This record gives sequence, structure tokens and C-alpha cells, in this order.
Amino acid sequence: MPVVFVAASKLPTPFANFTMHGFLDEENGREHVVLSLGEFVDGAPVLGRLHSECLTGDALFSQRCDCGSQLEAALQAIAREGRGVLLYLRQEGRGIGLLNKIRAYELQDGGADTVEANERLGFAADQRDYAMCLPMLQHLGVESLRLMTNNPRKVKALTDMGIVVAERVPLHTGHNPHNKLYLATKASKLDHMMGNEHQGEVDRA
Ligand SMILES: Nc1nc2c(ncn2[C@@H]2O[C@H](COP(=O)(O)OP(=O)(O)OP(=O)(O)O)[C@@H](O)[C@H]2O)c(=O)[nH]1
Ligand SMILES: [Zn+2]
Repeated sequence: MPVVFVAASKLPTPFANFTMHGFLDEENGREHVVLSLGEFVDGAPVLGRLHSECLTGDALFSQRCDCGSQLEAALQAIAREGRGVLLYLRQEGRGIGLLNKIRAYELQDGGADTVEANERLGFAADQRDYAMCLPMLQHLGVESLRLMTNNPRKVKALTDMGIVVAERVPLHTGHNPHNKLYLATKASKLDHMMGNEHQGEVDRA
């Protein structure tokens, strides 16, 4: 897949001074970003996260989901470790785009859950694919990850493309009264591991 590296720059944040690497998927024009910290040449598993774009949660403080809190917790964890990668993937709304996500939210306001809303709009429950991650990780020299996620599909996608997932680190944070049903549906219908299967260092509950 033609995902090409375009440019890299410094990205100072409140958590750490990251390096930002920009990539272009020439097939669909999507622009993806990696924030990296530290060196990976020793080949040891790298603390990492595949974060799917959520404009509402990541930038607009939405409490309908847990994305903003997960983004912050992942960057903090990488900063604490002094080494890691966060892939910020431009597949908003589990791949249906921002405007369709707002359509789905409208249906959820009327009583549908997150999966039913997608299906009523003619989409699969989760339309994401993670193929763009391989060229991005290869560019950075990352072959093995300690992956911060509750989503088994991300572990499988990486493993299937030959990236070693040495450990899954749960990322339980950002729970609030507004996203209770959303999180419960992820667990019951999308196989997310929301319990205490493993007490990782990013667990907040
Ligand atoms: N279609 C749709 N997308 C949503 C909804 N709520 C959040 N999203 C999108 O879902 C994506 C995040 O996926 P999640 O299923 O919350 O979590 P995940 O990234 O798969 O799993 P973790 O790694 O554990 O966070 C982002 O792209 C959000 O924009 C919703 O109700 N409908
Ligand atoms: Zn979100």
C-alpha cells in the first residue's frame, strides 16, 4: 500500500517533546501522524498506541466516548517511559467519517446503541483497517509493541501484518455517566476488554 513518509518535526507538548512524523496514504489522500519519543534501534518492544481519530473526543472535549482521555493517558504513559509511539490514524468515526458519526449520534440520541446506529446507516459496526500502520512502523524501525488498547481487533491486525504484540496494556480511563452505555456496548458487541483481565500501568478505571 502506498503510504509514504513526507516530513518530520519537533512537537513539544505538556507531556514531552515528541517528534512528529507525517505520512500520506496516496490511495485515499488520508494524512496520518506518528508522535515518537526515544530510540528504537535496540529492538526492545516499544510502548505504543494506535489511536483512531475522534474530533469530538480528542479536540472538543466530548464525553460521549473515552477517546480524549485515552489519548492523554497514552501520551502521558509514553512520556513517563521516555520511549514510545502514538500513531494518530485518520479514520474518524470507526471509518465512517465525521458527518456520518454525527448522523450515528443523532440515532443514538433516539435510543440506538453505537453498533445499531452504524448498521441503520448502512455501515458495518467497525469499518477500520490498520494496513497503513505497517509502513509507518517500518519507517520508524519498530517491530514489536507493548500495545495500549482494550480492542482485540487491533492486536490481531498488527499480529497478522507481522508486528509482534509483546504485551497488551489495558487503557481504562475516561469513564463518565454519558459514556456508560457506549462502553458497555463496546464490551458486549465489539469484544472490547473493559474488565480487569490484566492490571496494566495505564489502568485508571
Ligand atoms: N461510528 C461511530 N464511531 C464512533 C462512535 N464513538 C466513537 N467513535 C469512533 O470510534 C473510534 C475509537 O474507537 P473505539 O471503539 O472507541 O476504541 P478503539 O480505538 O477501537 O479501542 P481502544 O484502543 O481500546 O481505545 C474513533 O474513530 C471515534 O471517532 C460512535 O458512536 N459511532
Ligand atoms: Zn471518541
